[in-house]
Amino acid sequence: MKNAHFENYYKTQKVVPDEEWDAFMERLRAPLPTTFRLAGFRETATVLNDLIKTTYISTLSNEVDGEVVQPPAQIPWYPDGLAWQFNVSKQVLRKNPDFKRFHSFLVFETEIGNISRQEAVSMLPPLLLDVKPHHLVMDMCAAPGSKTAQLLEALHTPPADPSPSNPIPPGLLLANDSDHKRTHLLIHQSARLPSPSLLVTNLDASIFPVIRVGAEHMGGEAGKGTRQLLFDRILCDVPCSGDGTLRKNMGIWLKWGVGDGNGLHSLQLRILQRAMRLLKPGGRVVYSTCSLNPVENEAVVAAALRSIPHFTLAPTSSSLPALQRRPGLKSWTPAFFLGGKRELRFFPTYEEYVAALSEKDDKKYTESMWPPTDEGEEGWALDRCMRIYPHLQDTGGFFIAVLEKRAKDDAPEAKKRQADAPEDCTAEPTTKKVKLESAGEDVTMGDLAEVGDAGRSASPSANGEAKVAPRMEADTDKKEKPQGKRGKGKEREGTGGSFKENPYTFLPPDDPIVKTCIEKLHIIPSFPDHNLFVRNPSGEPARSLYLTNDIVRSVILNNDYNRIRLMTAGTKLFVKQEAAKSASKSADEDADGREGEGSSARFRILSEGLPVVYPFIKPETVMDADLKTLQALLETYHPLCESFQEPFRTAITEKPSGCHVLKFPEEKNVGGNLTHELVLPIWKSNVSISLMIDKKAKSALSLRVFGKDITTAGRALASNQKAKVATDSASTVVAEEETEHIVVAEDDLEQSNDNIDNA
Ligand SMILES: C[S@@+](CC[C@H](N)C(=O)[O-])C[C@H]1O[C@@H](n2cnc3c(N)ncnc32)[C@H](O)[C@@H]1O
Repeated sequence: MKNAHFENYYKTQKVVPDEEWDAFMERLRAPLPTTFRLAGFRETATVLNDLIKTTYISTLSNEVDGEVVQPPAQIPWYPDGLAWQFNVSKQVLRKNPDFKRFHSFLVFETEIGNISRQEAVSMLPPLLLDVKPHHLVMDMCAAPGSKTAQLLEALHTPPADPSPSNPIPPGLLLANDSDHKRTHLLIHQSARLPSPSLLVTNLDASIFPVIRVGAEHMGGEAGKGTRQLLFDRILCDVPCSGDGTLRKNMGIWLKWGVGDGNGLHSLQLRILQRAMRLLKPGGRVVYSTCSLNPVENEAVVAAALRSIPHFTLAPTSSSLPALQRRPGLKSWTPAFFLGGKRELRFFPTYEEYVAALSEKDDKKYTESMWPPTDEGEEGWALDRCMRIYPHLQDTGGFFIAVLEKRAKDDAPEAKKRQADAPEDCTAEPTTKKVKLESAGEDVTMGDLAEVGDAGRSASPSANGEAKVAPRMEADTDKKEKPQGKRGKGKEREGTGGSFKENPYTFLPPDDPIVKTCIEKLHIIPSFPDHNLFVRNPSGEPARSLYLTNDIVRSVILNNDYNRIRLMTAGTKLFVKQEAAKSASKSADEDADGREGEGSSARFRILSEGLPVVYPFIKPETVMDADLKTLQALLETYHPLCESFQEPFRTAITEKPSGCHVLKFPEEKNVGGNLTHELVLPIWKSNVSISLMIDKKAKSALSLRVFGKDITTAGRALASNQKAKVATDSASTVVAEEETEHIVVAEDDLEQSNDNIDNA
């Protein structure tokens, strides 16, 4: 864990005071503690957090086999104590039954998305973005999506806690990443919180195209054409050299070179500049990296502020008071290897760098990498940025800047600059690189132009709403070629992989399938059925129905989904339940195939979508159930209706076959403890019912409520293990392996979470 260039470079930059250098380096060499946060809808997060405190932490001791162990602790700066840190060795997890139990709880809940293992510092940018349910939000470099998940949670959390989560917030979150494969990770990750407000695109953020929405979504009048979608909040968690993650990604010690950060500066700046142009007046951009390098951090922020008017750096010193941080650097010295020499050369000024270039050297670096030479505007002071160092609070290294765009009539000092630079926020970026110097800035902001359809090829109707009946398809007749490199077989610049997604087709509310769903699933009239869509070229509700909110619908209807490389939108809500036999298979791992009944195809509520649709289900049709019923549903795949106790037995027997929703109140009984109200979907066939949640969710629920895995799969696993122990004379070795299984499961998780944490 040594790298002479790294030490030389950062010592010269004076990232930390000399007297802290040794502590800084020492901590960089220490392993990173495990950190996680409670994810998903606020209600579930709070319940699980209480469970961690009352059921688990209270049982964990401070000493295991003579080893002092620090029990998990809440991260002091994370709101509502919903994030935790712990530093326990694998030996302790193996040896101590209480830690083992806590560990398997974490593993199960992580698998089903209620817990997100995420680096502590990576949780910061979404907090500083301060997202509200009505905000139009963009996550420019979003994959694999740990911050996207936090932004979604914020979008669904009403400002006045403890009001219930908003299942269909009016705002929007557009999560984008240029890496095609990684957008799939992003989709998987964000599906854990079903959101009708989500869009995922696969575009190069530095040339992110103009997206249009109905004028009413941008402060105009409904029916008055479309306007450019501008955002209230934008997260730029840009690609970076990642040397702040040294504690986790030890390979960086070997590979670190100054070229990594230098080479990324220009892309980082172009991404931030594009974000600034896509922001509404009064809006906020958070720029973040997991790098310690000022060339990737302060230099990018300074150059962006100089190139685009109306922005200031928001002071961050008073936010999250329990967070230990340092101010941004005001001076630094870029360094390079010139002429292939292995000696790192520092250049205090751009001019000195240019003078040192030989004829053979490319002048590939821009002046924007050096600290600004003038004072700049008030409000550009780089010490308003935030630097996090490992030795301050036992975390990774991180950098954050919060840029705010002045509200329209709040920018007297920027008036002259504004006059100098006529603005057109509707301008499409070109695929050419945007010039980095302020004089070269070509796109600025201004009034939101109201644009009728005449000049817009991507608007299906005069009022911004599709007029297609009976099925409304988003603008497929007016496909534009994707921007960037054009031509047959060529992929879009900056995006990997081809784009072969299915179209988005809205269903009219009088569609027979929609009408049947609404009726059979007992949904009230205020449900926004006009926002249901399917994803196939014919527009048939063949398998799944998805739900958006109004603004996401407007994006889909007013833009060619191919041009904006729209990978997914909204959330899947209803799925077709084919014949009972295959249906039960899809819901669980049914092997007995007992049911040939109820064969007609119908739709059911997807369990993941239930939080969204539940507020729209007629309350009188929701069935009351108790812990005994839950126990039976977890223990058996298809318990017979007659096997239940009264009054549930009669109630379920009288119900027609199909999808029903059960409500379980708080209860302590039959060896279980349900600490919060729970709603779950079931499918009733003629004589039996099945719980329509997947195997992992069943096991996690079982562990949470009954303290052990009572599901069929869980019992099978336990009995296999028992048999193994019985036949193995070296039973201690087996026990070790069993624990290994959990540890291995966590290693897998760590692997996928490492992908998820950062790049
Ligand atoms: C630091 S990671 C983002 C991590 C993510 N925000 C999270 O919290 O999970 C940077 C991401 O930027 C993406 N990326 C790289 N160049 C890009 C570009 N030009 N436009 C958009 N995304 C880009 C990478 O694919 C990578 O997923």
